[in-house]
Amino acid sequence: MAGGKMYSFEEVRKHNVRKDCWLIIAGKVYDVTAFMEEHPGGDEVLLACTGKDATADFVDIGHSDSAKEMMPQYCIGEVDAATVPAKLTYAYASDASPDKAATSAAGAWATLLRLAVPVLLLTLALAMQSYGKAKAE
Ligand code: HEM
Repeated sequence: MAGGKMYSFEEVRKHNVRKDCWLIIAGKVYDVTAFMEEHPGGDEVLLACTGKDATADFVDIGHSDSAKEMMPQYCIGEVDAATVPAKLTYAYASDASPDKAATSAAGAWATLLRLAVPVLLLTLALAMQSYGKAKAE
């Protein structure tokens, strides 16, 4: 919703009840009050996502394209990023990087091992084969 209204985090978080429920997803503000009863995931999860940046929760579910297409109709504006407390913000990069770096280092070793084991076994088999041949001659 280009040029939509700008809301502060404080304002958005006040709308945290079933009859008045706003969500923050990817910097946009959604008034999902009318959607509460229709949401296939239920109204409880939506309520639990108020008062914070719900981007991670929304993304983690793996919502379908048709779910994403429904979103614009509930969008009422944007949240002023400067007013969202840092620990409640979904930071793609900073959230992922430390763990990711560790896992990819471990992943590299695992790949190496997975490659090394069959190569070693093959070498062993070939060595045994040529040893057997040498013995027979
Ligand atoms: C404007 C916001 C949202 C819309 C339009 C929306 C829409 C939908 C739709 C259409 C589905 C059916 C499955 C699909 O098509 O992906 C769904 C499922 C679901 N949604 Fe949402 N959703 C929204 C926000 C959220 C949030 C913030 C959460 C928080 C965790 C959530 C949790 C779930 C869950 C748990 C399911 C059920 C998944 C399943 O049974 O496999 N949704 N949603």
